[in-house]
Amino acid sequence: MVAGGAAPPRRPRAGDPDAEELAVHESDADVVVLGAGPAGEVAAGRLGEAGLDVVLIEPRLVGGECSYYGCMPSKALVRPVELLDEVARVPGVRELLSGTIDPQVVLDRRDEVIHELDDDAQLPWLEERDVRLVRGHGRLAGELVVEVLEDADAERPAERITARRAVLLATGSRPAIPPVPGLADACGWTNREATTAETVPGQLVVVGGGPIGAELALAWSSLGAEVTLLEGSPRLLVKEEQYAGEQVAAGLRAHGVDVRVGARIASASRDGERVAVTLEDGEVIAGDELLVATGRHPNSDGLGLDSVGVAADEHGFVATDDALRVGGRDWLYAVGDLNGRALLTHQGKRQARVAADRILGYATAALGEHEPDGLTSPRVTFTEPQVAAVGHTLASAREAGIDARAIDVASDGNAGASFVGKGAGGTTRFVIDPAAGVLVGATFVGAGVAEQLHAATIAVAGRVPLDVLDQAVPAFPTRNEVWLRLAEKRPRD
Ligand SMILES: Cc1cc2nc3c(=O)[nH]c(=O)nc-3n(C[C@H](O)[C@H](O)[C@H](O)COP(=O)(O)OP(=O)(O)OC[C@H]3O[C@@H](n4cnc5c(N)ncnc54)[C@H](O)[C@@H]3O)c2cc1C
Ligand SMILES: NC(=O)c1ccc[n+]([C@@H]2O[C@H](COP(=O)([O-])OP(=O)(O)OC[C@H]3O[C@@H](n4cnc5c(N)ncnc54)[C@H](O)[C@@H]3O)[C@@H](O)[C@H]2O)c1
Repeated sequence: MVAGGAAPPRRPRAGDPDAEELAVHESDADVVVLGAGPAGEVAAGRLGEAGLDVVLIEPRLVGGECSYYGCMPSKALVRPVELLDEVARVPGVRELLSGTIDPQVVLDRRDEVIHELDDDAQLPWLEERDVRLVRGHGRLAGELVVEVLEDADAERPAERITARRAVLLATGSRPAIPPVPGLADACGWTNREATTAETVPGQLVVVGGGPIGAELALAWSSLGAEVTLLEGSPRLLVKEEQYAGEQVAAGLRAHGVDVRVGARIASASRDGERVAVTLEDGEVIAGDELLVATGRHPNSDGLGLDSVGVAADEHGFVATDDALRVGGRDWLYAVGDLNGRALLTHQGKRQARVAADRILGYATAALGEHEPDGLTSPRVTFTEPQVAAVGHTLASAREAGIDARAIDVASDGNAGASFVGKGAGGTTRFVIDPAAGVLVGATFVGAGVAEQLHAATIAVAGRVPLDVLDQAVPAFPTRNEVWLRLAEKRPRD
């Protein structure tokens, strides 16, 4: 790695009253980035590629939550069951199926995907961009000053870095455990353990029916665990269209998961090898392991925000403007999960590109006025069926004051879809703003619909007039023919 601008440490001399202070290694850089998850890595890489002298601080693994405990292992775990389902729907190959998924082979493949929790493979990418990696916990210590500590609890910093241009915060998030009596102690698995476990529990209790809970319930059930999924709200995936959560619940049940919605938990306990969750109605659900997947908490504590006069919001997120600046300061940026706009890798990376461009001097770089962001970001839940959505749901469009209309079609009701397997099911909803003549949202529920999302993202982000969308004819016989129903059913002047 290239040291890029680091000054040699000043050595304390005998009898020097400030000896301890002088032992701190002083250095400087153009930009200091805190956190080497996907957002921080992308920002550091872009800035380094542009010739800036960049320091990237990371206490754990370069690649962050996504590479080792999030997106990548969870997708490695659900891909076999997704493929198995598709093969089972297609005559001619389904006859080849015998036996069940081999959990050890799936777990071995997962280990390959997460590089056995070793980030060596990520380092050349940084080295090629002359980014200096410093292992440790970073915190602000005044304007443009960052201290690096061996760990968050260390008494004094090992290094103090002065940034000439900017500091970019990308410290991500960690699991949030709700204050339910006994839950924190009983919880053996958060996403960290649920994505890296080496054995399949006999009975797994999952609390939380958002994307993490739903995906991992499917994954572990497909590997042989008897899974109970407890969601406090009346449906799974509460941020999506109502029907999406219902269709995912039906899909999970078909895969053997005991899905309970409206299941509010009162307490939890662990007794040796067994866990128990008591619901508010008194029912006790017991298991061999307990996964808590009830949302995320931003890593904003211990970041030294007060040293520069800014504060996190009441949930701990570090708010930004559309240029990703914190508190209107031109030198301080927050990207990725930390700012709470959208807890999604691709959105964090987009923010990182915008913030990097700002730092590089592109004065107009900012998220776009109509850019899908926050709850309208493009998003996919990788269950069976999958839920791929962008922009508004019908409800959120109406809440936003749009006199929106929904056009619902069967996701498997076209020739292209029939080859993926008859009876794959699922509903696609297009949400249109008839007054503006544009698509403001789309939700695809069905087998393998993830790859269909980007066309909708382009239509929504580009506010492509519906008249023009009519001219974008999907090829026959592909599953994108679902777009023809929008052309056929939408109102015309
Ligand atoms: C099980 C699971 C599945 C997911 N699946 C998907 C998916 O399919 N698609 C998707 O888009 N998103 C998915 N996500 C969300 C995605 O993982 C996050 O949105 C993404 O990792 C956020 O990136 P980030 O760089 O902001 O933060 P993180 O990935 O959290 O990285 C932040 C980094 O900062 C470091 N750090 C923390 N404090 C400090 C400090 N003080 N100084 C220096 N460094 C620090 C951390 O060690 C960490 O490495 C999933 C998440 C989970 C948990
Ligand atoms: N495929 C993907 O893109 C993907 C996958 C996983 C995670 N993520 C990201 O990570 C974020 C966090 O995911 P998540 O699933 O942890 O959070 P979430 O906030 O989306 O869902 C958490 C769920 O837990 C429920 N819950 C909370 N407290 C409860 C309690 N005491 N009892 C029962 N249920 C309770 C909530 O009602 C909610 O439905 C997501 O919002 C998403 O942005 C994305």
